[in-house]
Amino acid sequence: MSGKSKLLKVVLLGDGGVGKSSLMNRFVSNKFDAQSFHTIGVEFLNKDVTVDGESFTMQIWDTAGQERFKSLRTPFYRGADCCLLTFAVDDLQSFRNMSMWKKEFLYYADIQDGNNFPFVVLGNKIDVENRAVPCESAKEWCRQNGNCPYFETSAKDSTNVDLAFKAAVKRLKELEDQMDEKPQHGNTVDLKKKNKASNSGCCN
Ligand SMILES: Nc1nc2c(ncn2[C@@H]2O[C@H](COP(=O)(O)OP(=O)(O)OP(=O)(O)O)[C@@H](O)[C@H]2O)c(=O)[nH]1
Repeated sequence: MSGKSKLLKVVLLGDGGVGKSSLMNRFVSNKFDAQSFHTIGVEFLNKDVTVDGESFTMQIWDTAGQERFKSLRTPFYRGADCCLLTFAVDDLQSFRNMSMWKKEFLYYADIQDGNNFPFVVLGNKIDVENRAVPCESAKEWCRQNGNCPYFETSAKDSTNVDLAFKAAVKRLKELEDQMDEKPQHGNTVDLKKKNKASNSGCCN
């Protein structure tokens, strides 16, 4: 890829053990480790992608989800272009903590308008049998949180991983376009467009 690609900082957030490192490694290196260790602090990897004919380098920041590492991860939220909020579909508490993750991110990234920031939600470990979070509950959370796209993923068997990461870039572009079209003195975004964006990543 040429040196003309745009660098995007993408932050992966969610409870410890939901599969953030596994998703990043699946996306960047197409690998999965069943014995993945907890992350300490923050790690990042780059991946070049093409979305709608445009080149981007996604710099993916994988943060430690365990509470004891909070002070190590929060300094890295600033300057993020998009955020992947992750829970595991077999872990109800990880889903309930999503609002806390969003709030923590917005506070430390110093972002005022959370509904116009490109969040994408990932319900990971869709390959497991003991599902605890219904798809509809996740979709409802997304509707109430700026209509962000929702993907059900499996880092283990690759389901929707590529799609979900690239959706973050698409979401960023959509929100940027909406901001460009915003009238100087008037309402905010075009609601028809906003709703269209929200339907791009749902499970069936
Ligand atoms: N079945 C299944 N297991 C997964 C999946 N993704 C991750 N795991 C497993 O879940 C465990 C935790 O995965 P990690 O990727 O380390 O989780 P994390 O969110 O990065 O955890 P922290 O670093 O503590 O924040 C590991 O044993 C992984 O192998 C998945 O899609 N399906």
